[in-house]
Amino acid sequence: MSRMSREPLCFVVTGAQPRQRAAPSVRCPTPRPLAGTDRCPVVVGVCRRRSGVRKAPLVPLSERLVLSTVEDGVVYQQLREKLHGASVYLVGMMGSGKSTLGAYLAKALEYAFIDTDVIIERTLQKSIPEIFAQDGEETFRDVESLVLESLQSHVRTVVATGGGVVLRQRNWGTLHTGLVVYLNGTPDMLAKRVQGGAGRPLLSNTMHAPADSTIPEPAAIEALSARLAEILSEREHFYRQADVTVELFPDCSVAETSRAVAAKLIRFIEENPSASSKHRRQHSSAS
Ligand SMILES: Nc1ncnc2c1ncn2[C@@H]1O[C@H](COP(=O)(O)OP(=O)(O)O)[C@@H](O)[C@H]1O
Ligand SMILES: O=C(O)C1=C[C@@H](OP(=O)(O)O)[C@@H](O)[C@H](O)C1
Repeated sequence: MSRMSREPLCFVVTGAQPRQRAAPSVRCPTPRPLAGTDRCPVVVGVCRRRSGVRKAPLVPLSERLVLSTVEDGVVYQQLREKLHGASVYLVGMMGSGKSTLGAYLAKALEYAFIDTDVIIERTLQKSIPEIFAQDGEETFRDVESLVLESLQSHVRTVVATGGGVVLRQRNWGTLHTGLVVYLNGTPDMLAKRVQGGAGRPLLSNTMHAPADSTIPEPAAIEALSARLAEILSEREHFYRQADVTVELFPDCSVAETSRAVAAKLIRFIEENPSASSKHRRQHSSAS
């Protein structure tokens, strides 16, 4: 990402109060049309001039966040500075994009990326369906908790967790050593993304199209959606313990969703200044 070559410009997330600091002597780039679609999060860029703050045109908002390729690098740089090394934990249902988005976000932030499911598979030398079938879900959850605990000492890491990590209160001890982001998608959207449920044992009893060509795809998606809705209803109140929630839209790209996550995190840290320093307190009290 060639963010260092970007023209400097100040940037705040919609809804956050502009920070009162001396306006830097930067030249605001010519406003460009904001990218994105009606459904995708849009972020508002704010150019500061010596004379004050000038909002980039447009921006229907409320929960809509900024989006503009010009600001992209600046958003991630700003978030990186605000995080002070704190890790970011992604939680959400199967198919919400934790692994895909996590890898993208980590790269943009120049953070390490860890997928707990991958560590579990490497540790036990088995695939997740094999672990569920041979050892049972409880064993999987035990190993998941241990893997998660081992990440407490990590800094500057984006962690993609498994969808069920929120179920054990003990796991929240680790999750809250960093910033927790809930990726919230509808069961219908998730159903289209989980590739028939393959590799996800909790969906394996649900009929799925790729394995059974006699089942029309809409019926398969409907069945998966119903199962995902059932699981979500048991978990939603746990997911809501996250620091921020990012709504997912089917027609938003990974890059757009990642930007929305970054923008929400910036706003959260601005509103909760101690949020990103909690991991430093933990580390200093441990040493
Ligand atoms: N923002 C997105 N836009 C489009 N497809 C996505 C997006 N995020 C994830 N996907 C797709 O959805 C599927 C599930 O994503 P994944 O990262 O495996 O979810 P999780 O790790 O939460 O189970 C993948 O095929 C991925 O390419
Ligand atoms: O929701 C769950 O309980 C699970 C989600 C999976 O991870 P993804 O959320 O990455 O699919 C995996 O950890 C396991 O199949 C259990």
